[in-house]
Order: sequence, then structure tokens, then C-alpha cells
Amino acid sequence: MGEALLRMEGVAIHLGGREILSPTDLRVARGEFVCVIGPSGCGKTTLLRAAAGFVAPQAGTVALAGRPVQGPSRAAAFVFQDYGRALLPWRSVAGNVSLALEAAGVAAAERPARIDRVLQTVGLAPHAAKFPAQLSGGMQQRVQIARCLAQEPTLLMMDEPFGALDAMTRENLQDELARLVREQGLTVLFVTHDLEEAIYLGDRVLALRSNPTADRPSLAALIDVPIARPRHQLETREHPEFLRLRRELYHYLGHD
Ligand SMILES: Nc1ncnc2c1ncn2[C@@H]1O[C@H](COP(=O)(O)OP(=O)(O)OP(=O)(O)O)[C@@H](O)[C@H]1O
Repeated sequence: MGEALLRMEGVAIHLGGREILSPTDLRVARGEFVCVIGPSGCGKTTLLRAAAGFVAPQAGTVALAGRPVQGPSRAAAFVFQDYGRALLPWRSVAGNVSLALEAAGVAAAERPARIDRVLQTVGLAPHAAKFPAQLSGGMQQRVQIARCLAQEPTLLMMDEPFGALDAMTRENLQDELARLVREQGLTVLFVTHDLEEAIYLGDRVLALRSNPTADRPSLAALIDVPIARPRHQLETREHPEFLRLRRELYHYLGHD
């Protein structure tokens, strides 16, 4: 593995008087795409929030690009499942993307060119003046992704970003995201309930289990996906390695 961009060491998290995440080590290399799966409530979102500095661990350390993470920063950008709530309905597409630049203190004169560039990247430039309610769910999700890209984050966190979309839109966005990640060298932590999505997108898949104990820690498995890129919706999903990984990871989603 190359240089570790994200380094979590012995990170343990308690919430509501309960251990959600038992001590966990994770290193994510620059440019790597790591998917996180596990049954509902096992702490996937909590792991992301800890990596981004939104939750302070009770034990262990988190470092991003060699610096300790001690609170939220613009280095980590979040894409949420609920695009309807993530976007401001009274702002246009360009206005929503602009939010990231305003928050970062980018001068007003510089903003239009940067907004146009990220909208081009996600194929939304012709829709810059529209409002979220005028767009499909997939397009709204692309606005959220564009806003994150405008932030130029070190680490992109995605929490079930395609969970609310129909199957066709989801596949299109998976391929678009994979292309963006490759072209821009992004580093991604991606939570999903969908095992196939995790294998299709990930360089590695991290499986968490619920109710960790000393014998059965939160980190159930961390598995490489040795399938070449670019991947293809039909061929990759029929690849023997894909099917083997699907079988191997199946029981981590609470099917055992
Ligand atoms: N602020 C909080 N206070 C107390 N308990 C919390 C808090 N936030 C989360 N939890 C609990 O921690 C556990 C893990 O939550 P988390 O959202 O990380 O799980 P998840 O794996 O992302 O779940 P899902 O797949 O359902 O989204 C859950 O049982 C949740 O109820």
C-alpha cells in the first residue's frame, strides 16, 4: 500500500453507554476506495463520523494526511443518502455548489469558474440555474457530489449515497463515481447496505459486526477486491472473483 492518508489506530467509540465500535485499526491509502458494510446499527456511520472528526473516540487516534484529527474540518466532505435534505431548495444548482466555496472563503470573483468546472465534471453544467425540485433524484445526488468536489476534500465520505435511487440511476452513478475517483485521484470511504455495490466500487471492503466483544471485535473482515478497472456493470458482476467475494461477505450482512 502507498502512503496512508487516513490512519485510525485502536479507535473505540461508546455511544449511549454502549460500545459501538471496539478498538479498530484502519489505514486507507491515498487514492483508495474503501467500502464499509455491516448489519444495520453496527456503527458504519459512526466509523465515518470518527474518521471525519465529528465523533471523538473514547480510545485510539485518528490522523489524516499525517495530522491528528481533533474535530471537523473541510478536509473531509460528506455525501448523504438524503439529497432532499442535504440541498438548499431555495438555491439553484450553482448556488448549492457555491455554498462549499463560500464556507471555504473563496473570493466571489473566483466562484463562477470553479462552480462551472465541477458542474462540468458531473455533467450538470446545462442545469446550473435550475432548483433542486426541478431535478431527478439522481441529478440532485450529483449536485451533492459536485458540492463536495468543490470543497476539494482530502477524503470523501459517502454514507449510503445511492440508497434512495432506482436501480438504473444507481448503476449510472456508480460508474460516474468510479470514473471521477480515477480521474481525480480521490480517496473514498463509502458506506452501503448493498454487498454487490461494495464489491463493484471498492478496492477493499471492510465488514463490521454489531455488538462487538473481546472475541468478536467490530472489524469482522477487511478484504481486497482484486478485480481490474474500469469495471463493467454486467461483466464485473459475473466475474468469478466477484461471485467468490459476494459469497465470502454475504454472512457479514447478518445473513448467518
Ligand atoms: N448520538 C448517539 N447516541 C446514542 N447512540 C447512538 C448515537 N448515534 C448512534 N447511536 C447508536 O449507535 C449504533 C450505531 O449507529 P450507526 O448509525 O453508526 O450505525 P450504522 O451501521 O450506520 O446503521 P445503519 O446501517 O442503520 O445506518 C446504533 O445502535 C445507534 O442507535
